[in-house]
Amino acid sequence: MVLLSGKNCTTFFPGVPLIDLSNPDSKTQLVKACEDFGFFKVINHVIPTELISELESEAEKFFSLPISDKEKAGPPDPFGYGSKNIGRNGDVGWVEYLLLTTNSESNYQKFASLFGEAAENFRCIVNDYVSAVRTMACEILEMLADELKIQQRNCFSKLLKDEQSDSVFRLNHYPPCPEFQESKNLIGFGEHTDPQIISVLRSNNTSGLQISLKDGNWISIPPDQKSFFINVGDSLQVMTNGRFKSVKHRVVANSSKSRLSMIYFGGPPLSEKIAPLPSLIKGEDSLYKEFTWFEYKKSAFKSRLADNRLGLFEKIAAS
Ligand SMILES: C=C1C[C@]23C[C@@]1(O)CC[C@H]2[C@@]12CC[C@H](O)[C@@](C)(C(=O)O1)[C@H]2[C@@H]3C(=O)O
Ligand SMILES: O=C(O)CCC(=O)C(=O)O
Ligand SMILES: [Fe+2]
Repeated sequence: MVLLSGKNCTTFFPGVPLIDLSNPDSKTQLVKACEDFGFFKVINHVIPTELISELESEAEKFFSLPISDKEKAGPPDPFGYGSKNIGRNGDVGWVEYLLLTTNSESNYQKFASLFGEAAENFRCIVNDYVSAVRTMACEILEMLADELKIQQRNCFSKLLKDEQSDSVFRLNHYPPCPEFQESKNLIGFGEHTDPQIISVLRSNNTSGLQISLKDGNWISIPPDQKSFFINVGDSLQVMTNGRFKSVKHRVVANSSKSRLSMIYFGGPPLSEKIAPLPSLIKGEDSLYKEFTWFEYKKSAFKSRLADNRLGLFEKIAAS
């Protein structure tokens, strides 16, 4: 079992930026949250509560199936059921999960081959949930573009709306950890940044999510099942030339209750060129070399969770 290293903490952080999506004046706070934390909590969203509960109950049903049934849906290569092993390079965590593409046609085929017709309801709910959450992510990205005074307000959101968008949906289940001891922090999902543009996370009321602050301290995020948590991903950090921070986060299996999370990772089409937007460079140097999302993804999937994936794409400053 992997133990966490570094400075740990168990008290909840009260300073998570709170964005009220019903308030048009929240754009300034949104930009500040992306600069200061790369992370914020969204309230007053319009995602129907029933849709969230339906998905949660379908996910609970799936994860409570016998292991032999769940394994029929694996390995997660690239989509399907996985347990303990995360990615292909030796990372492990106290977690089981279902990874899916957000392309509804491929999802249809995946669900049909994995679960047969019995899972038709699950598939429909996943598709409805993903499309609702994508709409919210696009709204947030457009508010950010407005506040950054970018002429094309859809410069980020169009990448998620594109039919070829390479986005992912993930359901994570962290079972109660029998080896849990107050003095030890056992790892549920190791520290990492998300490679995509933006991630939209919702969990049940079980704690575990932590983010790393600029000073390297880890803070625990109080769970809130009615709200959404948003992460800036590596690609948005690059497009804003480092102005927005891709947040380092992890999940600690520190509870006697199980944690269930659902995350939409909004990514661009594979062929999309990712580079700092000219209007955001403003006479400064571009901090990153241009790359396609395909190139970044290929390199990211060869890395370990905690690796600094963007390092390879940083421009070396001239001395
Ligand atoms: C160890 C890994 C798992 C991951 C692919 C990677 O090689 C590095 C990035 C990891 C991550 C983190 C965010 C998402 O959960 C994820 C699906 C993604 O796109 O990048 C995972 C990858 C995974 O679990 O396969
Ligand atoms: O399960 C969670 O709460 C977060 C997991 C996560 O960061 C991820 O899947 O990339
Ligand atoms: Fe993540």
